Amino acid sequence: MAKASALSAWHQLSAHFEDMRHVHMRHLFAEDPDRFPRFTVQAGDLFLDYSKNRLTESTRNLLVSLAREAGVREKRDALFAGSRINVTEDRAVLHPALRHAPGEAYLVDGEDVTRDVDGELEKMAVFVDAVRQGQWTGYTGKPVHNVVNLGIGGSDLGPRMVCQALRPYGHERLKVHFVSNVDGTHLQTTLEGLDPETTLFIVASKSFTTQETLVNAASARRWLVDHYGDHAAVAHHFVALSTNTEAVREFGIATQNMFAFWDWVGGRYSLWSAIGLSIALFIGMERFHDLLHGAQRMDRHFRQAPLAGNMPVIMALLGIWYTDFFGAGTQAVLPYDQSLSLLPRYLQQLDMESNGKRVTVDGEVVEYSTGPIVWGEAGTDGQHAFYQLIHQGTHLVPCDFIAPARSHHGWDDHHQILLANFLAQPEALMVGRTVAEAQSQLEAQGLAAERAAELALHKTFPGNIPSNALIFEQLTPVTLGALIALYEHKVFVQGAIWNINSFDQMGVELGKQLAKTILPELTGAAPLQDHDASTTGLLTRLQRLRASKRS
Ligand SMILES: O=P(O)(O)OC[C@H]1O[C@H](O)[C@H](O)[C@@H](O)[C@@H]1O
Repeated sequence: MAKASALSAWHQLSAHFEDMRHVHMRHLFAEDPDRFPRFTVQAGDLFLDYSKNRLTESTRNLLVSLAREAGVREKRDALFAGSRINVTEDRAVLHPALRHAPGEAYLVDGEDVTRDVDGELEKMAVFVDAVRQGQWTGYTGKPVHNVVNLGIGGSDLGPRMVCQALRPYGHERLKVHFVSNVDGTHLQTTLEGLDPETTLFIVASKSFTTQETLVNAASARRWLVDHYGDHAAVAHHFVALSTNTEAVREFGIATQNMFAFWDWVGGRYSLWSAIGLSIALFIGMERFHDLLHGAQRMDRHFRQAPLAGNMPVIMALLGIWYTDFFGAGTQAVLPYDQSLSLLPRYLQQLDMESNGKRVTVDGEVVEYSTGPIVWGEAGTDGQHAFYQLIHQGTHLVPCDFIAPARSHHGWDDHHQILLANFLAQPEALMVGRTVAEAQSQLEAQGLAAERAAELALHKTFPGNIPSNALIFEQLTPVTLGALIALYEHKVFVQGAIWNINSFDQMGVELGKQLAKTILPELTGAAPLQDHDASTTGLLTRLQRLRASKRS
């Protein structure tokens, strides 16, 4: 498969970009009364309006040609067929199997994996029901009140984001906590106020070798054993989620307290697997199945809808349009729903760990930009922090605005204000305000013409800033499942077009290796190695500072 920039649609898009770069969306809207229906798409409960993008029918056609030429459909089918598309690790990528429809088969090496998936879901269901009903108890027979998930990256961000998003569905007795950072502050502040006798720890780690998680798990185990004075308590307060049975056993967690998943589930795609245990404990197994069901519906849409009417494909193509042709380096995610405030962080891992790559699957260095920097914040907080830059700064920031029509809380007046802002911001970003408009508004406010002219440029908004708007009725488990799967597939399509492997993460390794070398040097257990002068200087200075504090 060729590099994206070698495809003929890419060249056509480059030429088309010259026609489009100065076209203002104001004019596109003025010219075409059907722009809204023309550039909207429904997938299950989700509705996407992408009309406020710098595109015409011709742009869409060319982008769809790019997807076709890059083999997006074939690559998608290869994913769903269980091919080893994670070529650098020689693995299948089959998270859709985790949310398969009844009777549907997903094959890895000719074996249908859905039987194992269902078996593990059943095991989870028994455990979840027992904990929720208070039958699964701690060492002294007390029901669980607090669940602490110890995991990082894909073993943390998904469950954490979903538990926050679905809080209205949460169990009244159970509180769920997430400790990810190896910084002891995270563990310390989480354990404060928890009763060891009513606390259940979930050690979540696909590899079960991740330093942060194992250190947090060992400290949590010490906290528990110190309380009871009996190591036997561990079996009553610890469960593990992993693919590494041996390491789980070594840690001291019995196999019956381990929930398994498989190497064809990528960490950042794993919330649908046993890694979602904290979600299932919090919202119950039935609702967990609803979450899976929402994702399954998005999978079906992704597999069946034509490219031009395919929500994840469209979002992916628009992203490529801005990243590679307009030179936008970032993508903002702006949920107008406080319960989705962790979505940008979750998507940072999903997108940046998947598509932050510079080498194609064929081993060539790309000469185009790949995955964008993903960032964002829940509305309206972001408006009072960084929207200034999006409106008037020098960077082009494509934005995804996301909002439910109804909230779960009873403060509907708040939600109406929130929605008014959700509508106003994309409108302002798109329409902008010309110098002439700014000047006449200032004059209308009573400013002298001269002063109005001085200020007009400061009050001008270029507009023409692209945004997607995603809306749905209410944030339910089904809707959230679909929303997450939408972004998973978007990221997949972009990786497919850039011809990179979205499913490894080799860029996280070097720093980890160096940290392992540095730790014994820092503690004095090993002599200083040959580092650069800056690292050595900092290390010795930190050692001195630590020693001076102790004395
Ligand atoms: O689940 P684990 O094996 O502990 O891995 C946790 C995380 O580790 C690394 O940071 C990887 O880059 C992530 O993709 C992974 O999710």
